[in-house]
Amino acid sequence: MPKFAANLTTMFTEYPFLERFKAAAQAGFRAVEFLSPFEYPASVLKQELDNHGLQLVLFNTTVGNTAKGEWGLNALPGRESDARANIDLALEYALALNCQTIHVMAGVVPEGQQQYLYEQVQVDNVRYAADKYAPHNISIVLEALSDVVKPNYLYASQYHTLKLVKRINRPNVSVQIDLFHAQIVDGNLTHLLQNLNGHFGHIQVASVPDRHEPDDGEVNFTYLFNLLDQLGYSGWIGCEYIPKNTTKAGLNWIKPYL
Ligand SMILES: O=C(O)[C@@H](O)C(=O)CO
Ligand SMILES: [Mg+2]
Repeated sequence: MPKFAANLTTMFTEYPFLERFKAAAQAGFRAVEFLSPFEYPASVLKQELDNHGLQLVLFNTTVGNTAKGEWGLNALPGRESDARANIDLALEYALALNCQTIHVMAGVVPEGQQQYLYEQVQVDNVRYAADKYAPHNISIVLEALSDVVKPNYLYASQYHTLKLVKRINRPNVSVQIDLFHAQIVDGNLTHLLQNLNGHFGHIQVASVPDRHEPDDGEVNFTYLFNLLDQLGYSGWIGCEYIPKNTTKAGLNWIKPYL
C-alpha cells in the first residue's frame, strides 16, 4: 500500500504556511514534506508537526539566491563553503525535526559553462554531506528537474542522476524520482521504475502536463502505484502538485490510500 505525504509547499496554499500542517492532518495525512524549513526556527515547525501528529519525511537544502537564478548551491564551483554551511544547517534542522531524508539540491549550469566541473563539485559536496549525515541515519536524495521547472539544472534525466549517484558511491545516497519530471524527460515510466528499482529513495507525483492531482492527464498513476508496490517500494510518495481547484476538493483520488 503506497504511503503519501502532503507537500506543504504546493498543497493547502489556501492557508498561510504554518496553518497548512493542521489542514493536512485534518485531510487525513500522517506525513508531510516541503521545500524549505529555513524561513522558520526549527522549534516552531516541530511544534506544528507534534501538535498535529505529523511526520516530516523530506525537505531540501537551500536554493540560494533565486533572484540571481540560483536553484541550489551544491554544484557551483567557488561556492563550496556556502554549500557546506548549508549542508550543516540542514543537518541541524533534520535532527531537530526528526526528518530522515534530505534532498541535496545541485544547481543550474549557466549557458557556456563546463558541465563536468559542476558535476565534480556536486559529487564532492554530496560525499561531504553523506559522510556527515550517515552517523545520524539520515539519507540523501538527488532529484532530476525538467526544463519546465528549471532550465539547465545539473540533471534533467533520471538516468543522468543515477550515474551521479553511482559515482558518489555512498550507501545513504539515492535518486528521488519525481514522476512529473520523469514523464516529461524520460518517459517509459514502467521500465524506468523497474530499471532504477533499489536506487530510488523518494518519489513525487503530479499529473502531466498540468502538474495537478495525479488522477488526470497522460499518466495512469493507479497503475504506477500498484507497480511500486509490486517492486517492493516502501518509501514515501510526496504529493507535489498544484491543486486544480481547492486542495480539499481535489483529494478524492487519495481516499482509498489514506
Ligand atoms: O520538483 C521540484 O521542483 C521539487 O521537488 C524540488 O525539490 C525543487 O525544485
Ligand atoms: Mg519534485
